Amino acid sequence: MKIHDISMLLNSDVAEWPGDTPFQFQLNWTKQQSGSVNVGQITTSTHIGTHIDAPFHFNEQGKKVHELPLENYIVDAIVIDVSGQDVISRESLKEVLTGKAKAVLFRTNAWNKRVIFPDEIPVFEVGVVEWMVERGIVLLGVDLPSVDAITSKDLPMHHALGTAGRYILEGLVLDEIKEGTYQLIALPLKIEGADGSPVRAVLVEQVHF
Ligand SMILES: N[C@@H](CC(=O)c1ccccc1NC=O)C(=O)O
Ligand SMILES: [Zn+2]
Ligand SMILES: [Zn+2]
Repeated sequence: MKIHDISMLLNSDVAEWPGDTPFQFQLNWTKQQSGSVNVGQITTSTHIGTHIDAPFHFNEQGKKVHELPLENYIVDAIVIDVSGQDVISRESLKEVLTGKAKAVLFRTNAWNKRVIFPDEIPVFEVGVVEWMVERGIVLLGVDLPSVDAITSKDLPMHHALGTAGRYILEGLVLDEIKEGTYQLIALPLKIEGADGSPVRAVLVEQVHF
């Protein structure tokens, strides 16, 4: 079994959404001070690094993190390379065979300097959500800080996905990942009432005998 770690490294260099709470980890008690143990503390936005959005992020009535069905986060996944495309449309995906994949991860390769928040990222046409629904795909993952344009306030992709009962995974690291099928595991923390959660995302490469 080969495990690909597709999670961003969390430290104080990771780029937060402009104006949002940065990630910070520090030791509050050191072993020397306490005579016994090191004890850390983290401060962070819920939308930091590799993370999921709960529907409550963009919809008052939407599910919160502790209510999310975990079946969506341990799934067969397909990685599709869309690097070089500024717009990812339903039309551009019509020939792709997704088989039994329940998650689709788009490798745009458009956010490589992860310590700098991007001004502009590739965008998805909302028709991609219909494409997912037709194929029974429940989760959309991206190697970008958002599934909508950075400057978007109305968040058409977030809402189209939410309305269709689909789930969102952002901030993946797919630099080294080849197109193909894998098992995705990306479980949110059980944070009561939350709008999002960092995840440790991995792709398990299926070994065939
Ligand atoms: N919707 C974005 C996050 C987002 O919009 C955001 C995150 C933190 C602080 C402010 C944000 N949006 C403000 O308009 C996301 O894709 O998760
Ligand atoms: Zn988010
Ligand atoms: Zn989002």
